[in-house]
Amino acid sequence: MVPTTPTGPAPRSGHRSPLPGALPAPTDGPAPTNAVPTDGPCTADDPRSPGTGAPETAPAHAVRLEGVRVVHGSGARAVTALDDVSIAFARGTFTAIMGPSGSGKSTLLQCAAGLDRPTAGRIVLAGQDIGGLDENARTRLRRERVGFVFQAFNLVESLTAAENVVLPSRFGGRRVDRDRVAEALQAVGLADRAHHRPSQLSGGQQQRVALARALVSRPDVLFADEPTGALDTVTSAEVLRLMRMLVDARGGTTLMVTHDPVAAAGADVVVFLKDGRVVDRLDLGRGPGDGGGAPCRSSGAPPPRALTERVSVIAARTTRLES
Ligand SMILES: Nc1ncnc2c1ncn2[C@@H]1O[C@H](COP(=O)(O)OP(=O)(O)OP(=O)(O)O)[C@@H](O)[C@H]1O
Repeated sequence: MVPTTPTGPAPRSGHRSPLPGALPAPTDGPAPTNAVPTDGPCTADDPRSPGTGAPETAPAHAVRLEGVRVVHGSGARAVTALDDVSIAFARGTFTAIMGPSGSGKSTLLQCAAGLDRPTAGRIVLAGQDIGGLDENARTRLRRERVGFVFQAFNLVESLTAAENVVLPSRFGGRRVDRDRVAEALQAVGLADRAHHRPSQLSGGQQQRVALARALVSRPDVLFADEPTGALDTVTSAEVLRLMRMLVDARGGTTLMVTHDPVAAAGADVVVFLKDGRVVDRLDLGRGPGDGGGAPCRSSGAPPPRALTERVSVIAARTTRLES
């Protein structure tokens, strides 16, 4: 499920730091701290998870789903894509969502982002219960608080990179801040490609334009659905490193659907879905600004720190789910 037009966020008040221009060297990911090994996935029933009682005025979680159910179609053709999913995503963390094909990953992302309405349940995004919002209010919330990156870059071929970056702002009827567009392109390493059209850019460069477009308005939450699915290994690593760095620099929150254990290894948390349910969760380390409860893990071992170790742990969980 990939939108064909970007739904970009609006400029926010200037309380966030600007997008950084310098690109640090790749690392093995965040160092875990305060890991408290426990068993089983975090759900709303889990006292460590905020299914109950988090104050809406200062939410510890950027996104929260409570008892979310999504059924596509009806009668004999009904498909349950999400089956009573309760999960929260702490502010300032990077979560990878994994699971077999058809397990409900994209549906979860679309609902969490307010692009789809669930059949039942409650979704709180950036402190707002989006179930109570009409379509205009939901669109405004998405434009102001949310950024999107998809496998398909969804760039407009006839526009330059800079014009693509400002497009969501134009859709929202907002004044375009050229300095911020230049800053966003610089942050993704494309300052010298601002006037190139998508056909003049490589796949990785096009996805970096899409990333600049998603982040130019400094959203609270970045939703990414297979953002590296169309890229080669080296280019994927670069895009993931940028995503991680740009979101971390602003204390933002990222939810990323991926099939790739290497891509997931850069996350703070990996959530595993199967048959529309959250069946496992792996805490790899805490992200900045995680004000939620203690991390929960589904094994008693300390979180793996080295990238290769993280990849093999994630790959093993994925294989187990698919068997
Ligand atoms: N519009 C729709 N109408 C009917 N069924 C749908 C629709 N969208 C999704 N589904 C079904 O819902 C289930 C979950 O789909 P979803 O796209 O969320 O899975 P996914 O885990 O993202 O899969 P993949 O990894 O293959 O992209 C699947 O069985 C899918 O066939």
